Amino acid sequence: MGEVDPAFIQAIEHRPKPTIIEAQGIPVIDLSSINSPDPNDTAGLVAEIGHACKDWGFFQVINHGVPTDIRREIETAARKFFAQSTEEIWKVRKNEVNPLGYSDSELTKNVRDWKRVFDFAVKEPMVIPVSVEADDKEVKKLMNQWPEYPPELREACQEYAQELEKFSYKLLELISLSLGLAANRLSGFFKDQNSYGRLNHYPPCPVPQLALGVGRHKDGGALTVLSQDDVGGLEVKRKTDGEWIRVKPTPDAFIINVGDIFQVWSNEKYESVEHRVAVNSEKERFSIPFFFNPAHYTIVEPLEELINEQNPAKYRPYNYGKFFANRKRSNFTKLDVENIQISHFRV
Ligand SMILES: O=C(O)CCC(=O)C(=O)O
Ligand SMILES: [Fe+2]
Repeated sequence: MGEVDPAFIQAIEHRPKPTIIEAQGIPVIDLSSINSPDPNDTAGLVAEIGHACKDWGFFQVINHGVPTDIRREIETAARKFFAQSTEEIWKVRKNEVNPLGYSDSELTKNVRDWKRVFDFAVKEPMVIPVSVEADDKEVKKLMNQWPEYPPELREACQEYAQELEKFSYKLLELISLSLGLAANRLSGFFKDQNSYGRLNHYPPCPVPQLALGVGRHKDGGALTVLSQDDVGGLEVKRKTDGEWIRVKPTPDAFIINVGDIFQVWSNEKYESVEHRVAVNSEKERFSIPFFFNPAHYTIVEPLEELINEQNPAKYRPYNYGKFFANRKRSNFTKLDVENIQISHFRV
């Protein structure tokens, strides 16, 4: 492994296993009846989603209605973008002020990820707090950094973001219903949403048994809608026994997971489940997560409808923007402490 930077090497207990478990994976849910006028269809769908969120925190969806060509366009543009020289790509590099754009040096839990990413905000400007300090109210307005090449990337990302935003609202309704809430109970939190899309490129890795494309983590937002190619590598921690389960690529499916915010809103009825990405020595892999996140000023706390005397709130309220800013800082700079987790707000 001579030339591999030790910053990429995972502690022994976090390294990927040589044997991959793929059997009985996360639930696959057919969304064809999503707009059905028959209430029985919707009720069945809602129940399926509720079970998947509770048992796995993850599910795949097929027949979701997001147009295939919009997905093909962003995938093709992403490949062209990452195929450029580093010098060219670095023109849109992220920095300590702007976390939008390209990075090849992100850390997850203080270990470097074997990946290259390009992040773009769904709504511009993206407003986030300047500092992580609770009493500092100053915010900054972030704009996307679009590369010159490929010229079609910008429009491909914007069109994809529009479709995925619509689709995420639909999922939000179904998940709200599955919690016994009104369909539109949570949509208000997303009025000034901080959602963003990410193009991921995982180059072939000479030490796939020692490093990870993304280290184990939980997504900090509300929902993630992921498109992956046919290579595979995403692993989800099974709730029943803590085993890492590989998510088998299903053509044109999306992989959905509930993030930390749903864990708090639902007072742990749903959990944000740990996942990671294994890399391999032969094939590069591409994936595109869409992070559906509320406005920066959102105070996240267990929903009053879901708590009572027998089931009191398990979390103290926290400010989402501060949480996000804190995460971004730890992705950028190696810290001496654990990065921020919702467990820090656990009662
Ligand atoms: O690439 C993947 O399959 C997942 C990436 C991921 O978990 C993330 O970016 O949060
Ligand atoms: Fe993730």
